[in-house]
Amino acid sequence: MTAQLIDGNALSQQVRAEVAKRAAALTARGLKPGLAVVLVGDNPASQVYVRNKVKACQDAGLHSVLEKYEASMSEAELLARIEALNTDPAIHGILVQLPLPKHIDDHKVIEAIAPEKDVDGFHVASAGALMVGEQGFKACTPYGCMKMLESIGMKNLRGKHAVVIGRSNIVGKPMAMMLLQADATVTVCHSGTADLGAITRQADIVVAAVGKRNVLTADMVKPGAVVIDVGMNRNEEGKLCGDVDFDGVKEVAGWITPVPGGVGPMTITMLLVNTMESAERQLGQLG
Ligand SMILES: Nc1nc(=O)c2c([nH]1)NC[C@@H]1CN(c3ccc(C(=O)N[C@@H](CCC(=O)O)C(=O)O)cc3)C=[N+]21
Repeated sequence: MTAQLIDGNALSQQVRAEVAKRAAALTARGLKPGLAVVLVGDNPASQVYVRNKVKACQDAGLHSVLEKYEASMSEAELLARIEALNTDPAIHGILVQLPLPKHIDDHKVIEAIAPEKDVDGFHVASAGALMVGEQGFKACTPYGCMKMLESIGMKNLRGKHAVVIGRSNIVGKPMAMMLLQADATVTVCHSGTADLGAITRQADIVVAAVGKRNVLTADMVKPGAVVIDVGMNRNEEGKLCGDVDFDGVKEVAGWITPVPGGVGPMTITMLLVNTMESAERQLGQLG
């Protein structure tokens, strides 16, 4: 193995310790940061994720509320709950766990969240703010990837070529924007890209965010490149694995993130950071 590991669990611990300090300072000033997590239906994977998020909040000294509803909940009922959370002074962040049951329109629900509480960074106002460099909330997964780059001394990416594989609204597109904001030269590849390997071989940084195993193999990586794996897939044995052929790529790359223990824990960490930030902004407004 030539690549060094970017350890998402270790970095998360560091960042969460900072969040805990800031949360304690805010709490001492009478404002405990609060996150509401809304879960509709009984998707077993969602149950686990949501529990992890609530636990991470508690560990960092944030207030958290878990609202669980039956899969049969109507869209109107859900919208009414969001409206109530929008005006609840104890809540600074609202996360509606996706996917939602089919009879509920995801987009409509996300747009109902007050942008100043959109700690997932999914609202069009958050996406727009990122695009034009205004204050908003950054989507947690790409934000966590940026933190991982920063942790290995790659904060300013001037002169670097970053290649993002995937163009989803929640990872690929905001990832490209954040890399651009850090001064990287950015290429976005996707299912319509002709010769993916020819492009990724030019990259100093590759972010794989497709949701398919072995999208990136050793022959597609420039020696010494940084490889960030956003994928969350299961192999034949049901084991969690990413989009990157880890065993092959680790022999070529300079740095690599594992799955599990990479981007996943950082996603939750940045949710805490955003919730903190939201509470701090509110205090700033109160003076
Ligand atoms: N509104 C919304 N916001 C989300 O951020 C959101 C969502 N909906 N729906 C589902 C996905 C998925 N997601 C994960 C976060 C952390 C891990 C994570 O920490 N994974 C661990 C391992 C978990 C395991 O072992 O299963 C790891 O990679 O080490 C995984 C998945 C957030 N999501």
